[in-house]
Amino acid sequence: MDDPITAVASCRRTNLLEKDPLLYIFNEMYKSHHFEYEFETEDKEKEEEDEEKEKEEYMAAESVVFLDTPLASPYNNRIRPLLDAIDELRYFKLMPEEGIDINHTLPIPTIVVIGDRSSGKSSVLESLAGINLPRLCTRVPLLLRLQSSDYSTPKISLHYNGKVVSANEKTLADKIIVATEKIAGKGQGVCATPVTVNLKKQGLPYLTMVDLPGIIPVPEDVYHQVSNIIMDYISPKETIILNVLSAASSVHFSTCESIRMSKQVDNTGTRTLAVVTKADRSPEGLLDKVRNNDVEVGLGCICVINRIGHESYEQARCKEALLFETHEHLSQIDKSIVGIPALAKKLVNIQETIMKKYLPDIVLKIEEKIKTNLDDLMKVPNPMDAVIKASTAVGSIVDHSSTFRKLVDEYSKELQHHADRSSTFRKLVDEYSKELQHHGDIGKDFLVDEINKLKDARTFGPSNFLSRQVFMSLVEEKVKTISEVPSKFIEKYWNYVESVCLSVLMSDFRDHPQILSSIKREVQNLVEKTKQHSFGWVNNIVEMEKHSNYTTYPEYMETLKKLMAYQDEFMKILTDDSREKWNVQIDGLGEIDIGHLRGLEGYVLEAFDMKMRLIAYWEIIVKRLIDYTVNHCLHYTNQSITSSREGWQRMLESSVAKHKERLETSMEVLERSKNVVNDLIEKFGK
Ligand SMILES: Nc1nc2c(ncn2[C@@H]2O[C@H](COP(=O)(O)OP(=O)(O)OP(=O)(O)O)[C@@H](O)[C@H]2O)c(=O)[nH]1
Repeated sequence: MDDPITAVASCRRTNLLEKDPLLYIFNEMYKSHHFEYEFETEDKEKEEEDEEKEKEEYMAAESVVFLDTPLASPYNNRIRPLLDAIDELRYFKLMPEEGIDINHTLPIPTIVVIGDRSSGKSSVLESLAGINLPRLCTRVPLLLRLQSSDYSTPKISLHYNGKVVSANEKTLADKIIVATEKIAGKGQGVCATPVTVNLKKQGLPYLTMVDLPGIIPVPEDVYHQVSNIIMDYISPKETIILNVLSAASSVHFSTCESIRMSKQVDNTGTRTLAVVTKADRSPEGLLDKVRNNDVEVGLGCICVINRIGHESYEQARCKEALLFETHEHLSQIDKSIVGIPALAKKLVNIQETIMKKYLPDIVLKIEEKIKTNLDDLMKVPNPMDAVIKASTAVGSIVDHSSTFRKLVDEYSKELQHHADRSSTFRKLVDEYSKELQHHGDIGKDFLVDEINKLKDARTFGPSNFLSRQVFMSLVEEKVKTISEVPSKFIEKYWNYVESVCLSVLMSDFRDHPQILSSIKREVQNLVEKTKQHSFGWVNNIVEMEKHSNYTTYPEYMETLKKLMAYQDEFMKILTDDSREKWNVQIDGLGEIDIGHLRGLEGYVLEAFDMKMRLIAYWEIIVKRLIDYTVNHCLHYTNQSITSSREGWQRMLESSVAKHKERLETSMEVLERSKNVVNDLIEKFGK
């Protein structure tokens, strides 16, 4: 009869293996005298030959890894539906966007393998993942990231020191050795820099398994380095700790260093599982150790026999099954705690328990989100009401201003008494008016500019014509000094209108940030457009004032007459040699020092006349600028309210509609997600 491998192969053919594999193998082995464990044979030569042949077949095989890995089957039955559901939730675009982050809400555990040096850690991982790992001692953390993908051929890559190296099943072990040497050197030194191996293949479980350097008591620095690495990896709460203990070791399980370490981070042992390896090497006494729970870790312990030498994974599993079934000592151990498949099942159960613990929390979060969405929906204001409110608020600026306009007519003194000084608009206009008037002050050297200009002009031509020119140039100079003032008022005014609109609209849509941002944008665009138009307009007005000197305002002549009435008094004081101080008091201009004009009498009379005309005319300019600018602003405010009202309404309606649609879709998604999670709870909660 064939050896166990051939037996398995032949059962596969006949489908008997599926029915009762152990019994079948057992019978076949019994018949063929291959019963003794370790497959001892008298014909050593034949054994060596067979081994060599197996090795060749093994190396020639297309795919020596990723057979149906022990973890894959229980994983696919239990965890895969959970992950599929999570994918579905991701597809619904639930999570971060909805304020529920599935990656944080549902952690996917990592399996970390720790234990003494050569206890069989890499072998356990190898057995679980069905992947060749180097048989040399592990000196850097090895992170195996298993991932399911659509590709039937595995994709393997190594990542370390910022490098990515691709590999295949046959070269992987060698490439891990090269990577380890590059990181930790060629000696026996260890290093915390990890090598990550990404493995993608159809049907693989989504899992990260970490192989860590083994613990050795000496040298002390290596012991400390390894301890630190182990503590770093086993501390996170989502980690499942596989504490690997060799049955062949003389050390008592409970005094093992790795047990002490895992107890430090997982006192109750809720995430620690002991794996006793090399059961084949020390079968005697193992039952007692396991039964007495020498290990005392919360999740108990599983005894395994790993692949050794050039055995294939299938061979190793058959051998393991056979020994635990038939060996006089090993067969005494409870079947639920022996073998790699039992370990895989247990790990999947642990993972499932951890993941399931979070499911009710997800449902709760989803329900909360549905409730806030519903509240939001109820609270979305009517766009029409909002627009009316905003228009009315802006309109009230216009209403306030009509009183002001009357007051402007009665001029600034009256303004002080009648204006409603609390209104922001009134304050703006008041400031504007004051600034313009301030530029009308007579300044320090009374009449000096006028005299200089007249002197210059005399040199060139007939006096009549030139005095008009001088007046025009004085007007232009004066207007230049205020050319920025109207633009500043315009800027402030439209900013004020913008803030009024926004504050009204914002208060209505405060709880709806998505709508708020589009409202803000729309209002800002509209105001900016109007503002630019206003700037153009007001600059034209300033230009016009610079180059014209015409007015029909009767106030001009009245003011001029009043001022000219001081001319005689002014001359009398100026020509009075007996004085020590030469000051003249003029109504509206205050007390003016004119001592500096003595000796310039030839130009003074004409300069006085020019100055008084300029002062009278400046009042008209100020009045006109205020009237123009304020009227312009009011007119444009009215116009923009009327013309933009419909636009605003449309904009708001579409924003509100979009917002409502978003909320409704999100609720639908949330309801569906909740059902998915509830289904899972119902299915797996049992
Ligand atoms: N007979 C037998 N040998 C085993 C078993 N498990 C592991 N071995 C052997 O023990 C030796 C060490 O195994 P590894 O898996 O490399 O041990 P490790 O704990 O990863 O070693 P370090 O990384 O050096 O700490 C290898 O020769 C394995 O073939 C087992 O269950 N039975």
